[in-house]
Amino acid sequence: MEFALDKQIVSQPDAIRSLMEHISVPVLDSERPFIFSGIGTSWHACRVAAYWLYELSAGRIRASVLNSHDLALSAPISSQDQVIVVSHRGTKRFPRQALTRARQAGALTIAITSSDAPAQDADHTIHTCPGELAGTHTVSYTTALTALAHLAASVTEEAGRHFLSTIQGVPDAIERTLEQSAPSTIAEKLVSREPIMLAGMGIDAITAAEAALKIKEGTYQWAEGFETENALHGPPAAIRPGMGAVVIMPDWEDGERSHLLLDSLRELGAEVYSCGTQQADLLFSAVERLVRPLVSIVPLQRLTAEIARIKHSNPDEIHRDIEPWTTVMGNIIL
Ligand SMILES: O=P(O)(O)OC[C@H]1O[C@](O)(CO)[C@@H](O)[C@@H]1O
Repeated sequence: MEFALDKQIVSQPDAIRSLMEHISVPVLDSERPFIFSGIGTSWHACRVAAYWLYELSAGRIRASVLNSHDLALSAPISSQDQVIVVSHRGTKRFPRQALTRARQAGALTIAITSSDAPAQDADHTIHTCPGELAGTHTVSYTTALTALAHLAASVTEEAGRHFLSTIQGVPDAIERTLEQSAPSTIAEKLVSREPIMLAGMGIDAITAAEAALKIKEGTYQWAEGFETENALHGPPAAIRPGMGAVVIMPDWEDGERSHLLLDSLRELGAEVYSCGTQQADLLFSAVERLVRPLVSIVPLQRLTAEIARIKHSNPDEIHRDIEPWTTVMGNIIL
């Protein structure tokens, strides 16, 4: 069975190319505070953006990342703030209320949303890609990251210019990653495993969290994203046979912590796979470290689709087509 999710995954290189051809971003002020806000996948994109700003400015720009519920209802906002709200659909109430509240506070507001979204209550709107066909979001994530990369580059001078030039190589890197065969054998092994731990070091921790959300939405199996070092402190107490795990391996020196986690998971009986740029079970194309979130997520998106195919779950509907989820999820006003 082919899912809309499959089409959206392979659409990513062209969607990013097309966005980069026409994108124009407002001029932001590196001296004023930044607040990034979103929910779920969009919140993960916000976390990446804050990470980029911190590193590209050598620690000078420290951005807040708030979920949209907090920003809509209670978090402090000042007229000095530059508030960037990411919401693919652009219809959810808290991202929308967050923009309105930020505008009322006199902050500069930027919405990052799909080209099919309704008008946003923001000073500037950046459109990423057409509305996703699948409930398990993929291309909206990587195009939102592309837009955020342009914003981050605009306030980080030489480091930002170099970063942006490396972002240009992302569509090709994703295409090379998609040339790998679909991870159906690993999917066979993980389909009956629960929970599934996803772990990544540094910026890859955000990819681990995003991949865990994909797996929950697309396969209905419980998955949890961890930062690798944190995965070593306490969680081994709960590792046991029956669990699955994927560890994203860094290309940089990590004091052997990722291998230690892999080995510990194996010794405690979990079904473990590595994801990385070389000698890994799930491969993605090597890119500079800060660019990895746009590429390292791709084999994990595909893993979700392959598990779903074996399991006959529906990543396009994220369980909303079957009771009691239809009713219960329908009652959750987003
Ligand atoms: O970007 P949006 O449209 O605000 O949605 C964010 C999140 O909401 C969900 O669609 C769940 O409703 C997640 O899949 C997604 O990550």
